[in-house]
Amino acid sequence: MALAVGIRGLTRSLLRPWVRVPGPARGRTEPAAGGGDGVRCFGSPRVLVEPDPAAGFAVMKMRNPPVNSLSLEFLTELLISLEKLESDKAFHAIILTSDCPGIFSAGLDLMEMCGRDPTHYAEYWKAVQELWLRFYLSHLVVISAINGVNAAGGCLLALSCDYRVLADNPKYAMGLNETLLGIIAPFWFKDTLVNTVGHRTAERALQLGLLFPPAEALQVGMVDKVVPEDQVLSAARSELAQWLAIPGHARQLTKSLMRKPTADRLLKERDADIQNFVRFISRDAIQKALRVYLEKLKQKKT
Ligand SMILES: CCCCC/C=C\C/C=C\CCC/C=C/C(=O)SCCNC(=O)CCNC(=O)[C@H](O)C(C)(C)COP(=O)(O)OP(=O)(O)OC[C@H]1O[C@@H](n2cnc3c(N)ncnc32)[C@H](O)[C@@H]1OP(=O)(O)O
Repeated sequence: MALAVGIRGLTRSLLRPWVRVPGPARGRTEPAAGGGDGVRCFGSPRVLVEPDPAAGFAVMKMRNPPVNSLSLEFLTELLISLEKLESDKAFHAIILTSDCPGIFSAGLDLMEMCGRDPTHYAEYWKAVQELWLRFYLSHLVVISAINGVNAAGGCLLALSCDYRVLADNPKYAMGLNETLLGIIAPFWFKDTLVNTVGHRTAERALQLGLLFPPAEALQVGMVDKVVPEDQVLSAARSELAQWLAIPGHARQLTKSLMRKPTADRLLKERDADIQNFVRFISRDAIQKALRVYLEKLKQKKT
C-alpha cells in the first residue's frame, strides 16, 4: 500500500491556489476582515480568506457546500490557506468560520471513506492527520467562530483552535459523534477532546457520540463563549485582541509546550495510524455501517 502520499505533491497537481476567488468576491474589493482598508480577499474555490494585515489577522471562511464536509480537496485547500498565512509575517492570527449558512462542518467526508480503495483511504487519512497537526501546532493564534452545526472531524478542527466562540442556536450542536456512525474517534481526536474538556466528560461524550447544544458545550468547556448568532465574528475579533497583546514568542512557545506531547504521539506513529485506519475502514461491517448512515441522511429528506 502506498503510504508515502505527499500532500504537497497533491496540492500542486490539484490546485492553483491564491487565485482571486470566484463567486461573490470576484472582481470587487471586499472590505477587509477588520479594517476595510481595501485589501483584497483571496483564496481557493473552497476557502475564502479575508485578510486584514493592518490588524494582523485574516478571516478564513470554509465554503464547501452544502455541509463543508472535509473532502480531500477541501482539506488540501485549507492547508494551503493556513500555510500561506503562516508564511506571511503580516499575520499573527486567523479566525476560522463557515460561509455555509447553519453549518460549520459535517466533519470528514463520508464519500472519501466509503467504497474507495486502500490507497485512497491512506491518502485521505494522511491529509486528515496533516490538517490536524498543522492547525493544532500553528504558531498563529487560531480562533474558531462556530456559526453552525459541527460534527466529528469538523469539531476536531474547532478543538484544535486556541479559542472557540459558538453561536447561540440550539440547532448548532457540536461533538465527536463517531460512535453514532459505528466508527471510532482515533486516539488523537480523543486526546484533543480530553485536553479540552477533561477525561471523564470526554469518555462519556465519546462513548455516547454526544453532540452538545451551545449551553452544554459551554458548560463542559468544549467552547469558551456562546454569543448571539449575529455576534460570532465580532466576539471572535474582540477576543483576538487579548491574545495578540501577549508577546508572540512567549505565547507561541507556551502553546508548543502545551500541545507538543499530544502531537508527538501521532508524529511518532503516523504510518501505523494510517495503516490502522485503512484496515478499520476497509472492513465490510464498517463499510456497511457507513452506507447505512449515508442512506439515513438521504432518507431524512423524504
Ligand atoms: C480497533 C482499531 C481502531 C482503529 C481506529 C482507526 C481509525 C478510526 C477510524 C475511523 C475514524 C473516522 C473519523 C470520522 C470522523 C468524521 O468526521 S465522520 C463524519 C461525521 N459527520 C456526521 O455525522 C454529520 C453527518 N451530517 C449531518 O448530520 C447533516 O448532514 C447535517 C450536518 C446536520 C446537515 O443537515 P442538513 O442541512 O439537513 O443537510 P443534509 O443532511 O441534507 O446533507 C446535505 C448533503 O450532504 C451530505 N452529507 C452530510 N454530511 C456528510 C458528510 N460528513 N460527508 C459526506 N456527505 C455528507 C448528505 O448526505 C446530503 O447529500 P445529498 O444532498 O442527499 O446527496
